[in-house]
Amino acid sequence: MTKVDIISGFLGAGKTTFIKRLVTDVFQGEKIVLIENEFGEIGIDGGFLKDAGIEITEMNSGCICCTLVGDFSEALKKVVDQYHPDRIIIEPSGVGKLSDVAGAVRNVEEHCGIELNSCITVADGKKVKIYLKNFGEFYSNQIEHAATIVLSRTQSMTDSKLKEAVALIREENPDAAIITTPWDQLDGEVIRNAVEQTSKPTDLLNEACLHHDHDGCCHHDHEDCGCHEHHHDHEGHGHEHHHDHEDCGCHEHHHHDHEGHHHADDVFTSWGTETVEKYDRSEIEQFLDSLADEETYGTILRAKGIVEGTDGSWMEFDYVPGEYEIRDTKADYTGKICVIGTDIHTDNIQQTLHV
Ligand SMILES: Nc1nc2c(ncn2[C@@H]2O[C@H](COP(=O)(O)OP(=O)(O)OP(=O)(O)O)[C@@H](O)[C@H]2O)c(=O)[nH]1
Repeated sequence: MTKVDIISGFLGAGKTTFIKRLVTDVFQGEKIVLIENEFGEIGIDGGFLKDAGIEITEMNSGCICCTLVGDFSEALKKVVDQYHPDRIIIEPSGVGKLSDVAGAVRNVEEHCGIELNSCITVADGKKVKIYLKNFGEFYSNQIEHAATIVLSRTQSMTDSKLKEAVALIREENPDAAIITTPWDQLDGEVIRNAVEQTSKPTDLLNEACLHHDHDGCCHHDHEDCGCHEHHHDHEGHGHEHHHDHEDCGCHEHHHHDHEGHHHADDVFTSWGTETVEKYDRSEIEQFLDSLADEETYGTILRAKGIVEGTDGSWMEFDYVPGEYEIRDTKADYTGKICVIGTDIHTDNIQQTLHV
């Protein structure tokens, strides 16, 4: 039986970083396939994992929620038949709903010879508050439906900020195991226990990851959406927001512009390009420094890329609001840049980058 682990998390949360850790220190020796569903067309994350012998299947189908069910069961089945892996790690798009992904996996478990093993959400500890406030519709879903929540960047948070972030998460999800210790202080076994929930009683994982009828792969209806259990789970928890069918994300499948409910494609824009343009490191620094300028670029939530330097070396960069890093890397087959945000001014980005 192939185990399936879902590693969700908002844009730039640290999903890929955490997956690298899992592959290196927790699931070492296993045959692993990673299925990525990037929001936006350009896959940039592959290098390290490919080098580690991980098979990567990309599903660059844009928004996860509508295209997911059919494509996804196909992709899973193909992966199982082709590779017979011990484990499939699914990294949904940062704006995907975890309940949709978990539901889709549950629906094809028997059919595909797989078993949903864990539902994990990686969250940037520093941004829990702001993202809950600004993108709650997408963000809460990932928090609510996780059995394990892995906080990133806790090493650079004060105790009071960390407590605040944990309290906010607890309001959304009273049961999940929350990893607050910086990952580099944890050995693989501790991470495995938290991820696999072996220290937790009862079938928490099943509750969090949702049960579904196993009567088919591809149809998506209310029974499939995952809201059912959730509806019951949260009764009596005193949640302010009522969770009903209109909240679960399945509605969009039927009525795209239902009031108050947004399709990820309507809220977030992804711009990407392949380019042979060469850059000075300082130019990339300036660009990343300037991305916080909302007037010029809109609200940029994530940028990443791999580009050639003017000196022939290659650079990889990552931006999330408030921080960025530029790393030396090996040459890729061409340069690639991707920027994601809300109301983004792609013309200004293109002008700055000469593409
Ligand atoms: N300081 C610090 N940086 C982190 C941590 N986790 C991730 N990062 C950095 O955050 C950036 C984004 O990390 P990724 O692992 O690519 O995040 P992701 O969730 O896969 O991002 P998407 O590509 O948007 O899906 C990278 O520059 C990471 O090095 C952390 O715990 N501490």
